Amino acid sequence: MEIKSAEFVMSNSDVTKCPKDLLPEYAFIGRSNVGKSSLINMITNRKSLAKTSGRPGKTQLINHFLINKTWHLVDLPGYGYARVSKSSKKTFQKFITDYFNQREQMVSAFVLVDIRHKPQPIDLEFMAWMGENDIPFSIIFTKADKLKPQAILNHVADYSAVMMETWEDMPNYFITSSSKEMGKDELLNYIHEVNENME
Ligand SMILES: Nc1nc2c(ncn2[C@@H]2O[C@H](COP(=O)(O)OP(=O)(O)OP(=O)(O)O)[C@@H](O)[C@H]2O)c(=O)[nH]1
Ligand SMILES: [Mg+2]
Repeated sequence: MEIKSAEFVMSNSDVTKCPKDLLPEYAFIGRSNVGKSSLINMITNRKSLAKTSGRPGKTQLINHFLINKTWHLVDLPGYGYARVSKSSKKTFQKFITDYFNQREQMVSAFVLVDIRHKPQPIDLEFMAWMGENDIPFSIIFTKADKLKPQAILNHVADYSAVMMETWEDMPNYFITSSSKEMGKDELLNYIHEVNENME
């Protein structure tokens, strides 16, 4: 799928104030600093559509981007970041879970995990929560440029083995690098297929 246009629509912390139209949307979620905003910029060919930072906690709101005038990408704040105060951390978590529970337009989520790390409890817990709530998601392994090809395969195999302890199947997954533009076509083709199947 070719990206012909990508525009920022709005930011907010309240799912009821998200765009009212019924365009299908795809949400990026994962720990702070995992590379959600960078991945959105990579797949849309825009350097700074979504704001990125080396410091965790950059994205703090639900951000909607309109793609090709026909679907939305949603950039979400990271979870599991301890530096924000306890009370604001809770607020993030509530509006994230409210977003996934209430947003009818959300057709598929992407849970991002850093390919270098072993499965982290917070990610496994978040995916379990998505499963319990029947929210469809794929896994996106990020920062694959940091590993050699064989190490990529090993890390994904290890991750799958841990997932299979609690899941019947390994969820659909993508291997990506925003700095190397890896995984872009696979991700865009997947979104394209889901969009087509909804019509
Ligand atoms: N090497 C490498 N670095 C990356 C990649 N993607 C993101 N980064 C870096 O990781 C850091 C965090 O990236 P962001 O895209 O802001 O991460 P985020 O998940 O949106 O973070 P929050 O908004 O804070 O939750 C930045 O320093 C990026 O340059 C990648 O594919 N490869
Ligand atoms: Mg971000």
